[in-house]
Amino acid sequence: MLICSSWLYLIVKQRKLIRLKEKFFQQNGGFILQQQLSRQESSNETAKIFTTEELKKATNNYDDALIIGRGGFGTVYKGILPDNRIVAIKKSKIVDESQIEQFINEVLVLSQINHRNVVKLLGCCLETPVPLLVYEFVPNGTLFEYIHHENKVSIVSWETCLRIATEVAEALSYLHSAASTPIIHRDVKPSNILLDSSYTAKVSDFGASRLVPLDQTELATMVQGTIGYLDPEYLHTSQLTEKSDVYSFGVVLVELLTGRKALSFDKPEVERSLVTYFLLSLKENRLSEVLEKHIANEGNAEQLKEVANLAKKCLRLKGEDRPTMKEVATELEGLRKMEKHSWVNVDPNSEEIEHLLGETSDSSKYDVRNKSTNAYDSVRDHVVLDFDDGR
Ligand SMILES: Nc1ncnc2c1ncn2[C@@H]1O[C@H](COP(=O)(O)OP(=O)(O)OP(=O)(O)O)[C@@H](O)[C@H]1O
Repeated sequence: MLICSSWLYLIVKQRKLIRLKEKFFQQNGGFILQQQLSRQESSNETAKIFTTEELKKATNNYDDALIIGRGGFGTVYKGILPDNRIVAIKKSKIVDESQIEQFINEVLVLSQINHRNVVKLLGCCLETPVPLLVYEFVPNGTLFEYIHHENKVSIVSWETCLRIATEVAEALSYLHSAASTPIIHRDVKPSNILLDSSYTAKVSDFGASRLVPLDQTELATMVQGTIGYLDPEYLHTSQLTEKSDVYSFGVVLVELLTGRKALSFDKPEVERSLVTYFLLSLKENRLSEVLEKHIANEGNAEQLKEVANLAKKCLRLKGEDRPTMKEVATELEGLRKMEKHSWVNVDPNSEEIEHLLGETSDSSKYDVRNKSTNAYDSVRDHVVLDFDDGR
């Protein structure tokens, strides 16, 4: 009897889920997918509805050997389509309503985005209880793996880190203001930033993201995100604005600068929360002590100081005091240009130095005499921090 009733429960639940999925797609997804398909007819875009058979074949019946990632909600497989395109296929591990909503949300959000720094959704399969999502395959892992890789010194330079940060900022700025309906990502963190073969950033994982109606600046939602990256203001008020993404991006910047994780439970109490530790270090003019060593060695001291200052602005407690992602992207772009003039790498006798000195009224900022074999020491000795109290 007990077995019968639990079977009955499962069948009823399964039916309910299928109805929910149908309802969602009738209301939203069907329209969007129709739009995608008509777009496909008029251009070469590849949005498509896949059959279960096609995806089974592509993944060799979901062969464990083809698993490329596991997230909170499912498993991601590498697959090969009949036209030899390599794709990533996201499959949910358990089925419940919130997951279906998350998957469908991801389809709805991603199908409205076309940006070089946002992962492309190629299509989905609607025959299964939880839709399977098919993305472009991004081959170089996640930013998290690079920041926290033992041998990363030889893999990603500070220049690349700064480019990646700028690309992510541009993608978020696009989502907040340029996409037809503003989108808040809600889970910005290094493990959701994929890197392609040339280490170009692709923001991914839109399961938690929210479309914001154009006439609204904030949304009341159930708080969602990742601890360590979560905007404290959003946590207290449940009011979601695009400034929550700015806060999370600030944490990513600090992670890039310091090479430390957002939360480190193996560290002494004072260092456990990266944000708290970083802000305290800035307050005490100890930036050089928290900078990741190879970044301090490679980077231009003035530029590192500016990036740290920008991160601090992103981490301000009040969302309204934080810069917009557009402002962040513009500032990072400017700072990248500055890096080309790094005093660490230039010949002290070159014309470039004179040009640099001419660019600033305070020539001590570019103190070429202090060019050291160990630039880390130079950074430690010569960076005088001037951080605002805007937190
Ligand atoms: N398009 C892709 N190309 C290559 N690898 C990918 C792709 N999408 C996801 N992955 C891999 O799969 C992992 C899990 O993906 P994702 O974060 O989207 O899943 P999730 O279940 O939504 O995770 P989360 O727990 O962060 O919500 C990623 O960290 C990455 O390693």
